[in-house]
Amino acid sequence: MRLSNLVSLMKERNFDGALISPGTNLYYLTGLHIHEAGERLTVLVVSADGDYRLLAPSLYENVVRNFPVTFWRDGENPYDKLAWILAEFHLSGGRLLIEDTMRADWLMKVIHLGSFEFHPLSSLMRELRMRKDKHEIEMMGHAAKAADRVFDEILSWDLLGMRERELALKIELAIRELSDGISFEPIVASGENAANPHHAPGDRRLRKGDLVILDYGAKWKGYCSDITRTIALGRPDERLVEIYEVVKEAQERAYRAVREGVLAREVDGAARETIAKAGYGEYFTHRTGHGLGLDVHEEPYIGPDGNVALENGMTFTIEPGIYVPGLGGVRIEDDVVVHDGRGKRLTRAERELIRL
Ligand SMILES: CSCC[C@H](N)C(=O)N1CCC[C@H]1C(=O)O
Repeated sequence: MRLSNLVSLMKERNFDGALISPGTNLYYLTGLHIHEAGERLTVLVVSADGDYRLLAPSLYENVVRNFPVTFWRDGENPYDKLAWILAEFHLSGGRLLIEDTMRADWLMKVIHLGSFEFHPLSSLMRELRMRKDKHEIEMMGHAAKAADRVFDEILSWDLLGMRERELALKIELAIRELSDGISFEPIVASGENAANPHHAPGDRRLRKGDLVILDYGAKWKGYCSDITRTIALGRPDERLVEIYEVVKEAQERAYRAVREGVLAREVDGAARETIAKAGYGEYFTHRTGHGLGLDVHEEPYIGPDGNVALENGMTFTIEPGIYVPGLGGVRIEDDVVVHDGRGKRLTRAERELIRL
């Protein structure tokens, strides 16, 4: 069904074929779990006539079943086999969609298999994947619940004196116990490190007076959650408490701005305006959110340039933040789905400032 939707869209937009290497698009279209093909050429060939065939290393002989496939063995030249499939599908030239993340060494060889005009596959896949169906939203709900439960667990741990990297590892283990795995490496940013939105957890020990940003996510059947909470240890600086309230208000206003038909940039604007009015505009250094699904970052992006009109079934994060160099930072993030014309939170962990 999903493959035939792609084929219909390809025909509508005058594309002749598509070459899809392993990743979330391949999984979305086929349900096949081929995550890490490494250096071995693996590619799904789709023609606008509706033909499709996977070319895969023989390592996958016991994995790929009931799907048209050509296997190649180590020692063979997989590009010869790819050329045969392209010839069989009458794809010697024309407009070809290419997986955006295809390895450059593969692409450099594919270029010589015909006289193609290449286009990014994402230009079509974004339209197919942006609106989630009921099943996908259910999976995302499970992933979000796992993230909420991990937050409750974190609150029961003795955090004082723990290193950021130890806490990140504990969070990862807790996620793995409750789900299919992590959707990205957890961020634990304490004290002044919290001024870096993508801080890599290090050796700093958590101490009294810290605000600590915890940003992590779980996966369920391929679908991601992504949550951020900022907690206080002891009595933080009053400026940080004020910043916390501003971010909480910005997150709530952006959430309330979510409506069917509203542009993504209007949701971003609601958060940005709240933060700017409080005098912290220059310290909100990133977009308000991003689409969430099989990828942790996907369309629709909720930023100042977000021109996607929101529709029921779209899922994304709302995660404004304020980051003051030398002082610290705050970020609060929830996963949201547009449901019955308005926003509905999938993550529901406590948003009031928790002081441990
Ligand atoms: C995939 S790592 C970052 C996860 C995080 N929740 C996130 O998406 N962001 C943190 C700062 C802004 C935002 C981003 O757009 O990267």
